[in-house]
Amino acid sequence: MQTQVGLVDDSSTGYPKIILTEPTGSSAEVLLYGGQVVSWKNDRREQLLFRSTKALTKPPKTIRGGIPICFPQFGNSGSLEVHGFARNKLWALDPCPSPLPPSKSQSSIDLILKSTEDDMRTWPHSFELRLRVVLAPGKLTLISRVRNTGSKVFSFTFAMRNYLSISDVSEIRVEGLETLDYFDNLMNGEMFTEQTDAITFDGEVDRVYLRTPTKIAVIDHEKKRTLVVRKEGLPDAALWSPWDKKAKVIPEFVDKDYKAMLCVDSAAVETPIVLKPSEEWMGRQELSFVSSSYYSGQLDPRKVLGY
Ligand SMILES: O=P(O)(O)OC[C@H]1O[C@@H](O)[C@H](O)[C@@H](O)[C@@H]1O
Repeated sequence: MQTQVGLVDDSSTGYPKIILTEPTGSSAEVLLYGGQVVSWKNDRREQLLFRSTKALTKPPKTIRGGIPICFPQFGNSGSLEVHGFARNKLWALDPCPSPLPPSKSQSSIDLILKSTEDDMRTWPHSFELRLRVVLAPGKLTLISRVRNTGSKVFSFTFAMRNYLSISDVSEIRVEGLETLDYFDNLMNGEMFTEQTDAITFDGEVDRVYLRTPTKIAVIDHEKKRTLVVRKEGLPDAALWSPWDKKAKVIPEFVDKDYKAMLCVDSAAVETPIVLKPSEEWMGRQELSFVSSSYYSGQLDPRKVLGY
């Protein structure tokens, strides 16, 4: 199979999307609406990202699933709409991703979102937000950059919200966040310290873990795979599971959808990023998975995380 990049219309939104395919057969779909990766499949055609089964959402609202980009605000931490406006905008292909060299790989694309007069009414700052998506065997890399193109300093918070596709949230273990401090959004943002060795789920979770290690493992025994999030320039990590009660009031979640997803986000929330005029910030994450058999012991997170 040849590596290919295609521009087609997404049937549920009508907005163009780019399909990246890789010679091994893995693929990714990136919607220009929201600059959002909406699908990532491995070479066995297994979907690694959750996407709501009820395609209720139409622009100007983000799709429930994939990897929305939260900018210039994560969550409810400021006066803007929840998770900022970038995920609800039409992005464009970026012909000039400088200073990153133009991508040589066909399994890669560059997108850009520039501030408009409309955005300036709610957030009065001039910016360019860029996203490079790179597909490789067993790996999906997202590099995001924000440039201050105005004449005043600005600050922002940011996240790549990863809706991971999992077997059942109550069977999942998240490793790499133990002993860390976190803000709990279900307790009015109060700070706690993680006491458990591995995080497991038996109810709604909405937290931001602070200053985490660069690698986090999401261990799914039933699917026999471990998803690893590696990040740079994004010191925090958010965990979100709406569980059944909250999922009932979110129209895009149907039936037991909430069980099949867990958000493990690469984020910069605790300390907002400050950019002077002409400065650029870069944050990067790499998602990869290790297929494994429980009995072979390959799910041992210490092996995956390289402790
Ligand atoms: O429905 P949204 O806007 O995608 O957000 C989902 C949830 O994301 C969490 O991070 C927020 O703390 C919640 O307040 C919010 O409900």
